[in-house]
Amino acid sequence: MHPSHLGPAEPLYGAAEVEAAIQRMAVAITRDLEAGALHRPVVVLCVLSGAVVVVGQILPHLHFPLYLDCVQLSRYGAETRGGDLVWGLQPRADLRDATVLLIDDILDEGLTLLALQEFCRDAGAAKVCSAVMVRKRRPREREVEVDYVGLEVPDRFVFGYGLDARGLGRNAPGIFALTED
Ligand SMILES: O=P(O)(O)OC[C@H]1O[C@H](OP(=O)(O)OP(=O)(O)O)[C@H](O)[C@@H]1O
Ligand code: HPA
Repeated sequence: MHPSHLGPAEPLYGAAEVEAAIQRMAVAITRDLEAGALHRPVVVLCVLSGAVVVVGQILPHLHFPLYLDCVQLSRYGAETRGGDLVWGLQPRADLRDATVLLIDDILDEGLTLLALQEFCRDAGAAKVCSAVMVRKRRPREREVEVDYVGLEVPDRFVFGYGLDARGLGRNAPGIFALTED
């Protein structure tokens, strides 16, 4: 399906490629976290709203005890340029001494993930791991540590698989780049 209501867009990855990348991340995450999770379940934090699709897909492939919680932090809204970070939901889970796995749809400038990693450490997490479905190939002012990356995308505004362009396109069954933003 070409999401023509969003204007001209170029397909970057089809559904099968995205799902295979999510599956590969699940295997690596399970390998790294399953032993520790037998002592204490991992807290998986879904970064709303964009990560709902990747989290929904990855969860059945994570083979260890976990709690699922959500956090909401946004800085794009209806724009294709990031602004100030705006907090929505804070997680309800107790992060003290926990292993936390942050899952987001995209690493772009990296400010969202940096803020969330700091939030988890301030809340007393023992270990903070981060997974993103896609990482944008671009320079960043601050280095961001990310443990698991599904796919790389060019430095263009992308949508699909949870990623939105001005609020639309989260349901597109693949990853597309806007031709003009
Ligand atoms: O690396 P950054 O430049 O900080 O951008 C990445 C963040 O931007 C998007 O969220 P957005 O603010 O659009 O909220 P949404 O998830 O509700 O779409 C995306 O879901 C990431 O959380
Ligand atoms: O390219 C993007 N697409 C959708 N959401 C985003 N949030 C940061 N960058 C992007």
